[in-house]
Amino acid sequence: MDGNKTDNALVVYESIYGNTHAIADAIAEGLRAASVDAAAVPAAQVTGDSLEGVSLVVAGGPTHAHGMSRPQLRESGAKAAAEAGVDLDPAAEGPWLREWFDSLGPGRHSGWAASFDTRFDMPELLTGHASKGILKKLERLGFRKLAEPESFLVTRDSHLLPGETERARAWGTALADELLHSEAGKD
Ligand SMILES: Cc1cc2nc3c(=O)[nH]c(=O)nc-3n(C[C@H](O)[C@H](O)[C@H](O)COP(=O)(O)O)c2cc1C
Repeated sequence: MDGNKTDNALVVYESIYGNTHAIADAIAEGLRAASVDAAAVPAAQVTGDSLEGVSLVVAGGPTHAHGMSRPQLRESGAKAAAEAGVDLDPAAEGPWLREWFDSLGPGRHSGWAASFDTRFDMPELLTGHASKGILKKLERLGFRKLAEPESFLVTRDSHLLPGETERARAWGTALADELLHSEAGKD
């Protein structure tokens, strides 16, 4: 189903190793496939003003210590990557989602929201998830929940499982469909 021509979406992400970045790109692709004008942008590049008039904000980050990343955990993640000779994602420079949310101030926005994370492929009880905390932050800014938080899974050595980018693309398209129905239901 095609999205409304006026619908637009921003997929905001943070990423150290690149997994969340790849998922964010795939979600934006899925949204565009359903005619929603969508881009994936690191949190560091998104100002509060650029969220004005956006129909849907999708925000996502890696799960760190069972929840949203914190500066100390990022630093240890970046250090481990450097020691392993792994290139950092360009978004790893920050500022990251937690600081980004704090910089926006509460209750200013009125569009729809969805959230996602990447996490280990293990029972959720053991891994935790960042996406639920991210959605709460979006709701505190005034956004309304469009869909349940979603997780995309990585191996223990932090590679996306086969098929996860395709699943992210399909999730993006499903969000576009949901957006169309929700916008129609508003009138
Ligand atoms: C410091 C640190 C803590 C982590 N803690 C968790 C965790 O509690 N649960 C989990 O499922 N994954 C955890 N992970 C794995 C990351 O969520 C996973 O590798 C993610 O895909 C990384 O995303 P990125 O490539 O966008 O940085 C942790 C990774 C790091 C570096």
